[in-house]
Amino acid sequence: MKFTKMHGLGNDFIVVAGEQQLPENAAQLAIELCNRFFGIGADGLVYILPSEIADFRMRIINSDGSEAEQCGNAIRCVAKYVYDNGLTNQEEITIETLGAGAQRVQLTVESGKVQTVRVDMGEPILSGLQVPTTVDAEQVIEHPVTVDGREFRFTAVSMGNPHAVIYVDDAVNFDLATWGPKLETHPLFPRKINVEFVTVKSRSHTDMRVWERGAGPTLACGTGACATVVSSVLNGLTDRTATVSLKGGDLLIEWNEEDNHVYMTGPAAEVFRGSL
Ligand SMILES: N[C@H](CCC[C@H](N)C(=O)O)C(=O)O
Repeated sequence: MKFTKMHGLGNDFIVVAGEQQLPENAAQLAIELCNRFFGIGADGLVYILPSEIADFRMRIINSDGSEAEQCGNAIRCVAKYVYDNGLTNQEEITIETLGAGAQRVQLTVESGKVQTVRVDMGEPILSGLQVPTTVDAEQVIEHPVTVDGREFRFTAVSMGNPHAVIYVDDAVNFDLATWGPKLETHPLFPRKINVEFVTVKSRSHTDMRVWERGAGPTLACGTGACATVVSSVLNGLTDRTATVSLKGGDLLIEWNEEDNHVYMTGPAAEVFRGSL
């Protein structure tokens, strides 16, 4: 099995191309290969597959074996992979995901390699039951959730995958390990949830640290950055275009007023190639 190790701002993936469909044992493979001691080590296992509605299809399996509907950092890696490896020569392509259908992707190429990628991440889903949460409301904004006696308030946003955005005083030093897993698996979230802890720095800049569903504390989360800006606009805290600073680096997010789509711009990198 040949693979390419890639990352988007340190959110890292094992990328496998050439399969016609997801292998039966993809979940077990993800658990074994993402293990940072006994395997290759990564936040997720990503397959590039044929698509009937787009140029390519991406499926992403978290390191715990669960399949995610969408992954912002991985879709930028897939875009880089297909261009750098000559599977396309177009600088604007479409990639199909479970959670957002065929997504438009624009590549910025320098000396024949993709450096940055701008992805149309589609429209945010705000209805409580569709995120999903158990809250039956058009929008779930600053909704209380209590874990171990501590109350948090979250804003729920789906980008195809579910997110709970929580504002804290100091996201950079927030105790992710203690509170992340308790919120990820709270009964309010029927399919568990990605949790973003956010500190707003200005109307065009936030800090964010993420505890990811099925992967734990990652260095960056593309869909989480999108959810962060959507939530911050809904809460009147930032403008529609903002930079989200993650542990692994910055993403530029725009929630376009005309088409209601969220656009994410950021880097993608190849680290090494290998075979198993
Ligand atoms: N753990 C996420 C999938 C990966 C999302 C994240 N890595 C991104 O860049 O969007 C989930 O289960 O929804």
